[in-house]
Amino acid sequence: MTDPRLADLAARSPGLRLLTEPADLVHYGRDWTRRWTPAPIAIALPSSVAEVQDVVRWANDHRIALVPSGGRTGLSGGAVAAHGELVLSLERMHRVLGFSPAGRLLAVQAGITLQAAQEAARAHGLIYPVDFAARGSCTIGGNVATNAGGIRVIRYGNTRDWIAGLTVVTGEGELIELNRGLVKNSSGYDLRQLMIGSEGTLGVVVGALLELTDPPPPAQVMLLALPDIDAVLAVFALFRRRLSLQAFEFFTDVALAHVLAHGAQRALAGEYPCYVVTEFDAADEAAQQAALAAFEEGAAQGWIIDGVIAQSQAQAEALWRLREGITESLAPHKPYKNDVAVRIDAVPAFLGEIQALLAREYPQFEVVWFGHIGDGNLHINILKPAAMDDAAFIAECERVTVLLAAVLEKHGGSISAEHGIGLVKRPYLESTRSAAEIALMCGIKRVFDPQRLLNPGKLFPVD
Ligand SMILES: O=C(O)CC[C@@H](O)C(=O)O
Ligand SMILES: [Zn+2]
Repeated sequence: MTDPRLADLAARSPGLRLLTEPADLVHYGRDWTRRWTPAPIAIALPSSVAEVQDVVRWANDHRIALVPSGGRTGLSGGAVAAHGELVLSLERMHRVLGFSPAGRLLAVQAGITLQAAQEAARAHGLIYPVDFAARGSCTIGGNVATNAGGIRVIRYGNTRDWIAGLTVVTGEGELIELNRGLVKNSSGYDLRQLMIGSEGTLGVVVGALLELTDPPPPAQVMLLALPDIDAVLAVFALFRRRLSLQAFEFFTDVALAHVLAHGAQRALAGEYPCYVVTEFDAADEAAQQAALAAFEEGAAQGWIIDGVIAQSQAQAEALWRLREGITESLAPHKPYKNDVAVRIDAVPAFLGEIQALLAREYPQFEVVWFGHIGDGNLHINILKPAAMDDAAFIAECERVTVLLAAVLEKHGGSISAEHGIGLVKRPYLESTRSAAEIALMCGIKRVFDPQRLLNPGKLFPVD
C-alpha cells in the first residue's frame, strides 16, 4: 500500500481485504450505468461487521468518502465511485445466518444475492416474494438501499414490505439493530423504514431479517398481443377483476425486437404493437377456465389480438425471458433510462400526455416502453443512435427529462419508482419532493452521517 491512508487502514484492520489493481477499481467502481469513469481510491471487502466498522471509523478519521456496494446492478448510478471514494463491497458477507420457523424470518448478511435468499426461503418450504430479472447478481443490501420493486409488486408489494429488521453501521461506525423482527413495535420512529430506500446515504446495511410467506398456488403464464397501451390498461382491469394475478408486465414491439435480436425465441407468429406477460393463480380447472373466459372477453372487446398459454415450465420460462431480457438487450445501445411512477388512477391521463411529449421531443431516437403497468410504473428507455456523441445524447435526454418531470409533477408522480435517484435523477428530485421534504432529508442525513461521508453526491448534491 503506497498510499499512507490505505496503509493505516490495513494496519488498523489486519484481516480486511483491500484491492487497488486498476481492473478491480473499474469493476467495483461502476454499476450498470456506464456514464461515469470509475476512480475509487481502493476497494475494501470486509468479511465481518467489525471490519465494516473499522472501515467507517477509518473513513471518518481521514475524511474519505465511502460508496457502499452490493451487486452493482443499479441503473441510477447509486453505486458509482468516480471521485476517489473507497468502495465498501459487501460481497464477502453473503451468508444465511439463521431461520425462525415460528416467525418465518430469514436472517441474512447484506451481500447475499436475491436469488440465494429466495433459494434459502424455498429450502424451508416458504418464499421471499420480491423478484426481478437481476436476481442472480443483485444483493439484499442493494435491494434495501433502493426499496427495489420488480415483477411481483402487484401481488406482494416492494422490498420495504418484507424487511422485518435491519442491522446497520451508521456514518460514524456505530452498530444499530432496527426493529429486530418485531411484528408490533410502537416505540417511536421506525428507523428501519427510514433506512430502506436511503441509497447508502444514512448507513451501511450489513444484515437483514427477511419476512417469508407461503408459496402461491400453481400458476400459469400467458403472453398476450394487444393493439395499443389503452388496451393494455383495459385488459389489466379485466384480468385483475377476474383472476388472481401474480404479475402483469407490458412491453412494446420495439422492446420485443431487441430481445429477439438478442437471442430470445419468438412465441407468437404475428407482430403486434404491444405485449403483456401475465402470471396468475391456476390451481384447478375452474381457475384455468376463468383465465380462458377472461382472454375471450378481452378478445371480443378488441383489446387482445392474439395470445398463448405456456404448456410447460420451460415454455413459461421462455415467455418470461421475452420480458426479463429487455434490459440486457438494450444495454449495447447505451440507453438513457426513465423509471417513472404515477398513481394507478392517473395512468391513463399521464400516459396520453407523455406519449405525445416523447413523440414530439424525440422524433430522432428509438424510444422503448415497458414496465409494471399495474403498479403505475413505466420504464422508458431512449436509445443512443450509434453515430451520436455520448455527451450530446445525454444533454438532449436531460432537456426532455425536465419536461417529463414537469408532467410527472402535474400528476403527482415520482421521477424514480424503483431504481433510486442516485446520480442519474439527482437534478430532478425537486419534481417529486418538496423543498421542505428535501431540507428534512438533508437534516436526517447530517444526524446519521455528520461528516457526510456515505455515498456523497447521490440522492441530493453534496451540501
Ligand atoms: O432497464 C430498465 O429500464 C428497467 C429494469 C427493471 O426495472 C425491469 O423492470 O426490468
Ligand atoms: Zn422494473
